This record gives sequence, structure tokens and C-alpha cells, in this order.
Amino acid sequence: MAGIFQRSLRLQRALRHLVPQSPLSSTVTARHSPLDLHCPFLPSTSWQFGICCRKLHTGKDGPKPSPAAAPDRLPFSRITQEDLAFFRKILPGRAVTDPDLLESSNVDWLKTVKGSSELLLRPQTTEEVSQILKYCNSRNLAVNPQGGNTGLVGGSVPVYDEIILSTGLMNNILTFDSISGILTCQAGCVLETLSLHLEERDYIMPLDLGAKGSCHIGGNVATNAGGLRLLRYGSLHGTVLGLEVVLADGRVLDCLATLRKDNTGYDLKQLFIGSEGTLGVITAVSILCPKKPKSVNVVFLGCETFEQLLKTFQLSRGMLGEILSAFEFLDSECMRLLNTHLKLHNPISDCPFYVVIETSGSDSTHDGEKLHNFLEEAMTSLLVTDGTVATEDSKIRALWSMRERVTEALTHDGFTYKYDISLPVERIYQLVTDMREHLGDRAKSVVGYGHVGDGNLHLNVTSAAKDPALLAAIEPFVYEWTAGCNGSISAEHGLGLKKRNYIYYSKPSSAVSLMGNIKAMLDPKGILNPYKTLPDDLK
Ligand SMILES: O=C(O)CC[C@@H](O)C(=O)O
Ligand SMILES: [Zn+2]
Repeated sequence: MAGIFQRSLRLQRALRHLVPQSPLSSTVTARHSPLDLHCPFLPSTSWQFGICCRKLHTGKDGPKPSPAAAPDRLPFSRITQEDLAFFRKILPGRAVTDPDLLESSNVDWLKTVKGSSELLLRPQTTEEVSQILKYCNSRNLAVNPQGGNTGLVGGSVPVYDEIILSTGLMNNILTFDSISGILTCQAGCVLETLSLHLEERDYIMPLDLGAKGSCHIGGNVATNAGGLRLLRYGSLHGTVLGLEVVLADGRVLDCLATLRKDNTGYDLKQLFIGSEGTLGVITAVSILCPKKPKSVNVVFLGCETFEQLLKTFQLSRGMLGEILSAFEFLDSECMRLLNTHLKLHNPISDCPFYVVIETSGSDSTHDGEKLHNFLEEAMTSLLVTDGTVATEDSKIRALWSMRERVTEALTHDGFTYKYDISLPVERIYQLVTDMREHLGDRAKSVVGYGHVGDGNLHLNVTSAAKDPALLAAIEPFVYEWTAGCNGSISAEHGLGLKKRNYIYYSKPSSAVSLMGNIKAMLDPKGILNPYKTLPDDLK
């Protein structure tokens, strides 16, 4: 208790100096990984039942999901010299065949999936994308649309020799309406570039994520990326107002509306948000952006138990209300990895759990008072045991990096098995505890972090090297556990190549088969991002 008191003195001191007045800052975190290449596909696992203490699930009501394994190559055409001549003609200097240049586009950011594409196409306009797809469709050539290649489920790279269609040169900001805050841009704009553009105009992007320095807005939309601000600004299904999409046969679907309201029939753009490049190639996006907050504060708190952390969340919702813009957590294992691998130091004393809370408002005095009252209440109710407050840019950035760089720290810890789970918020850490107990000393680390405000847990398990026995112990345990709570096996990263066959844990077979019908209607030859999102039994 004395320790708690001493530690909370730091927080009390911080509260006295709470001078809320700091512009929102952004951190450049270009992703890079030193890991060696690993075999693209996870090995077959045997089914292990009976360890989970909850009701066993083998998928909602569909077939028993098959373990993640290499899909068979589908009978697409191989690229011929004539094909190359066509692409070189329509994209002078932008049809890349040099293997050295293709290397980084063939491998995913985690370096766990590696394709063998021999052609990278770099269109600049929607018309060029349309010509490419029309041709590929007629020739039965498979295409892998690619944005910033920061995905975590193997969705953004070819599995075999699919042609890579990069949106990297489609990076023009088209319009920005400073009255309504609606931005329209090409799909290849880097998220951080858009954020900086908007900040100069007193607005911000409604989404923010660790990969902002390299991810593309088109990829964000195609994967329905969630990120750190979803709690406040909602998902892309709400903020994206319009999309321009090129369909598999080259037809351009112009749904690039900039209207807040439009009830003229089906809202077709929603189909492409989260479709992971399997239904069409997104070429332009219009998105509703919030006003830049005038006052931003970030606090970093320590909690002794996850229950106290949840109560802190509840308290923050009540006391901070509309100014709460993020409520994120990491556990002490994450802190250990941040310290060991990235030499980032814990800004407070050691605790089992850490919370990053951000407030964004329009009045620094009002926000400061609210935050002060909230923190005082959290301390006197003994919900938090230590903490620090940041009001200046550099400290705000430093505190955020404790949360944003966990993924990077994990890449230095060995081979990482990654899970991105949606659960009722009160259950999210139980899965980490149960996984630790279940795996015993078989794993190197089992860490939990994520978006408490969205009920989204990032559960990561590391081992010194790729370990099929460990994988067999993790899966299907993790999926059964999740299905037992009616959770989702992919909260925000998508299904890509790695999770596609586990879809039945989170969707009934009727829904999966309807997805198959939609795919067949929009891409009858299945040329767009084959091997991704849809389970193998639909192919
Ligand atoms: O690496 C992960 O598992 C999570 C990445 C990202 O979604 C995050 O929230 O930091
Ligand atoms: Zn996340």
C-alpha cells in the first residue's frame, strides 16, 4: 500500500502540472523486420480438442475448418511474351520484371509469406487499372492488388505467380472540402501523408495506426483497418463516403460520392470495404474527416489487475465522455519486449498492465479539468497505481510509441504466431491467461495488447523458431475459445491467406456461401487475389 501511495505521488505531481495544450502529433513508424524468410505456409496440424474449459466449437455451423495449409495452385494462365508486350505498351517503364525489384513486393511485412510473381505493374490512373484488369480477365491471368504491403495475414502478396498490381503511383490527393471535411484521393496515398495534408488544414484522418508511415488508404479500406482511433471516430464503414473501384473485367464502378446521406438503393461501396482485394481494385476513396482537436493529452497508467483496468475504462467513459479518443492496453510481457528489443524504457513503475488513454477536445481548460478529475478518482479508488501525463508533443509521441511499437518489438523475439480477436470486452484478457496456462513453457512469450475500447485483443505467441508442435497447441484452441464467446477470429486484420479457412468459427455457412455467390458474380473467373479471404472449400 505504501508503494502504491509513493508511486501515485508521481501521478499527483503530473496532475498538478497538467497544462493541457498540445497539438495532436503523429509518429513516423516505418515498418521493417529483420526476420529471415520462412516457408510461406503453416504446416498441417492435428485437431486437438478437450483442453479448452469452455464449450467446444468446430465452427458456427459449417464444415470443420481445415488447418491453414498451402492452397493448390489454381489453373490460371502463365504470362507470355505477348502479355509482357501488352503491359509494356500500356505502362511504359512501369511493367517491372527485374527480380531484384520484385523481391520486396513478393514478400509480406512479417516475412512469413513469399510469392514468386514475375511481374509488377505500376499504373497511375484508373483507366490504366481498367485496361490491366480487362486484359487479365480475358487472358485468365491472376492478379494480386497491393497497397503499402503492411498486412499481417498474408493478404497483400502473391501466393504463386499472380501479377502484382501496385497502387503505389496512384498517390494524388484529388480534392478536399474544408467546409464539410471530405477528402477525396487516389488509393495509393500513404496514410501519414494524408494526415499531414489535413493537419495543415485543421482536420485529421479518422483512422490512425502504427503502420501509418507506409500503409496506403486503399489498402486500409480494402482491409477495413481499425487502428487506434476507432473508439472515437468509428469504423471505415461509417467514415468512407465513396469509392471508385475497378471490377475484375475492367468495368469502373464510380461510387465516389461525397454525400453524408444517400439512400438510393443498395450501398454497394460497403461490399468492397474489407473485401481484401477479392472483389475489385479500389482506385479512389472519399472519406469524412474530423476537425483537428485543439487540445490533446495522453496518459500512461499502470494497473495491478485487468479487472481494475476494465473499471478504469468504465470510469473514463463516464468521466471523460466525448473527449476520450483512445483507450489502449499492453501487458507487462509487452513492456519486457519493448525494453529488451527496442530499448524503450517504462515511463512509470512496473505493473502487470499498462493503459494509454488519449483525450482530444476543443478546450484545453475544460479537457484538463476533466482529465484531472478522472485521474484523481481513478487514484483514490485505487484503480491505477502509477501514471504519467503528457501534454507536449514529444512526450505524447514517446508514450504512444510504447503501444504502437509492440508489433515491431515482437518481430525481434523470434517466430510470432499472431491472433487478432474480437471478444466481449470483459473477456479479452482471459484468453491470454488461458493460453499461457495451456501452453506452459512451450512458448517463448505469450503477450496480450490491443484496443480495449473496441474489445479487440492482439494475442501474440513467440517461439525461437517456427514450431509446428507449438502451432498445433495454439490452434484450434484459440479459435474454439473465441467461438465459445461468440467472438470474431479477425477483428481488424482480415483473413488474407492465413486465416481464410477459419472463417467458419465466426460466420455461419449460409453467410460464407453468400460471400461465394458475390465473388462469383463480381469476379466469375476468380482472378482477383485468389487464395485469400474465401475458404478453400468455396473455390
Ligand atoms: O501485430 C499485431 O498483432 C497488431 C498490430 C496492430 O493492429 C496494432 O494494433 O498494433
Ligand atoms: Zn490493432
